[in-house]
Amino acid sequence: MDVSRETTDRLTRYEALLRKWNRAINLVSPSTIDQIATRHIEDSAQILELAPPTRAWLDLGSGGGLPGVVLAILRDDGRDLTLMEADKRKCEFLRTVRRELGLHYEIVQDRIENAPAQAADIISARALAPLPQLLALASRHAVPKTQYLFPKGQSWRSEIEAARETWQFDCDVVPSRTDPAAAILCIRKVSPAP
Ligand SMILES: C[S@@+](CC[C@H](N)C(=O)[O-])C[C@H]1O[C@@H](n2cnc3c(N)ncnc32)[C@H](O)[C@@H]1O
Repeated sequence: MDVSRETTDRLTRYEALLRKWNRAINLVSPSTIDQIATRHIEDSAQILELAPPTRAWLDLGSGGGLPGVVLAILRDDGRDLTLMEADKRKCEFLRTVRRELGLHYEIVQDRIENAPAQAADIISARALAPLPQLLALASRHAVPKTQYLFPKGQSWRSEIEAARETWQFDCDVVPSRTDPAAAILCIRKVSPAP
């Protein structure tokens, strides 16, 4: 990644915090802990360039901050970024990272189904739910112009197919740079299927 020294430093410190806290809380799968930089941080970073230059960004099911914290580090100011996560200990981690790295983001510690509607311009979610359920969860925080950015694994084709049974939407599929079988789904104009 071509980024400033300060950004590189923050990414390194974030990686160190992830490793430290992962001993106590399951933030990333232990089998991938040795590939945090590529498997998690680069994978999260690549969605930033797909985002339109709008302000209110909501990351659902942020867990250990993927992609939410990576976005906060890479965006100029990280403001108007909200991380929604139900798990209390993961939210404690997200608060610790925010404080220690001097980042700016809101944390909503609540279930997506219960949290106040966010009316977000962009909604991202990584490894949260299959696409049909994901659209159902996300839609209550959306407005008509919302752009959804969902990094997906190798099941992305069947997930789109399944989602079309209950939803209609426009979808651009962008190949992942970190995994040849994976893709980022850029979705717009979501409404229930007729
Ligand atoms: C598999 S983890 C993925 C975390 C992170 N996005 C990543 O890529 O590493 C899914 C996260 O979503 C959270 N989550 C699942 N269902 C949720 C819900 N209904 N509301 C809020 N958070 C939820 C879980 O607590 C967990 O941290």
